Amino acid sequence: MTAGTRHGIALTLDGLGVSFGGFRAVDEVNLTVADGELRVLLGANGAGKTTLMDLISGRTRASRGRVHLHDTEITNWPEHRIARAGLGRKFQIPSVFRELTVRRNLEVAAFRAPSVRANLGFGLDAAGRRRVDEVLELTGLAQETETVAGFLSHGQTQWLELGLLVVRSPRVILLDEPTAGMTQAETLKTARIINDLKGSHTLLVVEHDMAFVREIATQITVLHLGRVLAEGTVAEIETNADVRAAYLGTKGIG
Ligand SMILES: Nc1ncnc2c1ncn2[C@@H]1O[C@H](COP(=O)(O)OP(=O)(O)OP(=O)(O)O)[C@@H](O)[C@H]1O
Repeated sequence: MTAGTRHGIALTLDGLGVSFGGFRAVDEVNLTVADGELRVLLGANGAGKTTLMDLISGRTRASRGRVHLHDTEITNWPEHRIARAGLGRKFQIPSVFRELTVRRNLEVAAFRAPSVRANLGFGLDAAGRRRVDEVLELTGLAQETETVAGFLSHGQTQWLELGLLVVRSPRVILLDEPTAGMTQAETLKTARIINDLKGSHTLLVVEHDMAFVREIATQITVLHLGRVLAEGTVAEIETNADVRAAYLGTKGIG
């Protein structure tokens, strides 16, 4: 794909792959995610989902293929440079400052200059403060602005973590199992937050919980043995014979 044909596409993977000692963990993956789209990555254990996210975010170097963030090729850039180019990734392990309040956490994340300046007490500009308020609403943490992050519940901590990403307005957000360890109520609330992000943000979400996937997904890409096995809507994927066959012998899809 040339730059001219990439209009409206936020993330493009062309023949992306990596081998570990001859084993192709990710093999010739082609994927395009449109601006404002939410794409779910599904696959059994070992299918290559985490490795694919690692290749996109620069944690692992690709052996083959290319990654574009909009028109910029970011293949094998260092992780921090990819992050600066607008790729945000949320891991399962939170990185919030546990001793700071919810609002302060978001202010520090929103402050684009080195955090030292924020720590010295320089404030955010009006646009930055508005963005923090928006993210507090979006993540349902508006009642917790003065709560010290270390006192938040597991679900609230995960929503704050998501807020820390969103407040920086990344062009593409990667989420790795955002509902891991959550109660059913927390999972539903996470679905609402993610649905609110759709349209204004581009998201690629790895998730196993099919009930959650049904709540959020419009398009699903299924990985199997490092390759794209199928792509389609939730209904198409749930009735796809190849997907059913690939999940045989595992606990099954859904
Ligand atoms: N650094 C590495 N060295 C060797 N093999 C690796 C490495 N990283 C991943 N693999 C292998 O690549 C395959 C894909 O792993 P990956 O973690 O990406 O799968 P996954 O779909 O994320 O699975 P899960 O749902 O269990 O997290 C697995 O067989 C794994 O053992």
